[in-house]
Amino acid sequence: MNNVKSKADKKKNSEVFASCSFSSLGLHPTLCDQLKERLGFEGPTQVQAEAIPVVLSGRHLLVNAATGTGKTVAYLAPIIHHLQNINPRIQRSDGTFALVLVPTRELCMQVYEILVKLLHRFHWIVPGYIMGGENRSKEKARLRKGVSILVATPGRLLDHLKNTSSFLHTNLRWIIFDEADRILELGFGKDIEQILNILGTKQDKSVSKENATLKIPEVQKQNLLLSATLNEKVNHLAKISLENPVMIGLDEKKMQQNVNHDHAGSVGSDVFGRLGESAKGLSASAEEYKLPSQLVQRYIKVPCGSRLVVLLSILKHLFESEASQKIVVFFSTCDAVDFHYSLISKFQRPPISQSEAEVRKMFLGCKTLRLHGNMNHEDRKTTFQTFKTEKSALLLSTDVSARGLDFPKVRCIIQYDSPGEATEFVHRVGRTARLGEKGDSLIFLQPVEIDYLKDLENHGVMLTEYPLLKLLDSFLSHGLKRPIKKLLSVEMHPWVLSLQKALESLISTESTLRNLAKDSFCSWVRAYTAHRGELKQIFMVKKLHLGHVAKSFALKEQPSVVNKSLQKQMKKRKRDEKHKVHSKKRRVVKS
Ligand SMILES: Nc1ncnc2c1ncn2[C@@H]1O[C@H](COP(=O)(O)OP(=O)(O)OP(=O)(O)O)[C@@H](O)[C@H]1O
Repeated sequence: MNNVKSKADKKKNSEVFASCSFSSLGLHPTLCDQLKERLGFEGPTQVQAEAIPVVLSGRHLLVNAATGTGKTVAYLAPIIHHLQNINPRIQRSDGTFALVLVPTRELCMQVYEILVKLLHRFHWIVPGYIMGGENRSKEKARLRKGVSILVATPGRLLDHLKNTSSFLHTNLRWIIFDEADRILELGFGKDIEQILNILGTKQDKSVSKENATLKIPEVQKQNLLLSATLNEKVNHLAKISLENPVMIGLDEKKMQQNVNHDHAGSVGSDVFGRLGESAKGLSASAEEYKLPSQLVQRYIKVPCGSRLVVLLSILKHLFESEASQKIVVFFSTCDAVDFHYSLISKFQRPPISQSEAEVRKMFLGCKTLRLHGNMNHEDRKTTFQTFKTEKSALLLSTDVSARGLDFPKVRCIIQYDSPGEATEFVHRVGRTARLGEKGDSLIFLQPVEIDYLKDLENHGVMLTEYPLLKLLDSFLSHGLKRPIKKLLSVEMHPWVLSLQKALESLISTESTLRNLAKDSFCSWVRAYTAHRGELKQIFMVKKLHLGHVAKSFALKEQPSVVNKSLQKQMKKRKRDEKHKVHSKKRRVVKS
């Protein structure tokens, strides 16, 4: 048995880790010590072993590697190596040398924290961060003093580039786009173009030559772009920011075909075009999405009206079978996170006997946290740090947690609301099974949504079914009578019926919760209508039974107020869309 285990461990290690050392890749010995002492890294991961020499060589780089494979250190370590090597030593007054662009505030903080650890013995290299929600004047003061490696979210960076005259970036050599595709999906495309223009990295290389304060005038600028998923949006960013890049993790054969095609074509071939074609091909193929091989992926088929009961039952089962563990549940809206958070924090197990009624217990006895974009900045920070350090906790979140966040030891990811795009599926499940660790993922699908599995299959993602009825049966020993007949449906299961009743009774007596349930119902339906492209054929709003949707928010029925406000929103949406079409037409006529 032990033998089998050690074989599996070895396999896991060879899939994730490289057989070389950090020093053999050319990193400075002090930096190698820091990697070991501060971060506990004995040797590089595969992606680090491939990427570090490329960054050290000065080439532009595009990395497509699975979630949780160590991409952050793959770019931070070689940049620190370069900076500590500059003689005379760089100073704060030299301004910013490297810029790391990330899509979310949480990722910004996470990268900054790793940076601080790695720079412990390089005190003359100053780390810093700027991001939405932080105090602008404090950030201005930090930029004025000088930050050597700056981690930033795009909007706030652009703000400082335009308005903070003391922000010195004439020595800028590196721009790193971490989670490049997400930066673009969040609508930062225009910001990024402006940022590249201001920094002079978009085609114009004369800016750096002109400046007399340059610390490293002879070296070229170097840009790096990384993500576990590439899509066509990244093509454009890659075209405008990368010059003859080395590619890691892209389909070799496809690349070769493109290279050959280019060579046959003309002298001075267009490397950007080649890159674009390659990424374009990949975005349609199964190889695009790299998932950790040890991740156990399942789906659970649940009728709409029983969704809430099943979610709570699964969570109860998971926490009871392993008290100390971390689970993340993804929802489609901030309202849904708030509602489920409040419900879970209030809901007590319905007493089964007289004696039990005296000792009331919380239904889920775990620490519950929430994270979404409408929370205030400080609360977001606290949740992020707490979930990182807790040994056992449940995090309810929107997609704000889906990208890049490295919460240690997350055992299971539950996608209660479908992510839509397969890309987001990959990133959500990527919060578990990191760096060869075990992990489970479970996605909720209604019977009418089951075709989503085909969409995932097209991207190489295969799921098996979770035995739901077996789970529900396991709760029957909690005092409920065994059914005499074989159960026909989930909805009629005694456990489901009794729990639904208890939930509805709680909601009917708690007006705050009821209001949250109504808001959450409305925004959930709105989010459902917002699925794009082909997914609209799978997540069809007209196939939804709104009464059943109401049940999934523990509302006994679909109250008229809900109807009215939803109808209002739908009407407004239609009006807005009409307005858009009209103004587009007008613009076309004018031009
Ligand atoms: N060489 C290493 N040895 C041991 N642990 C490592 C090593 N490199 C990274 N790690 C750890 O692996 C985990 C994942 O790293 P990281 O967050 O950089 O992954 P990623 O590839 O950027 O993931 P994502 O795509 O989700 O952003 C982190 O906990 C990190 O500390």
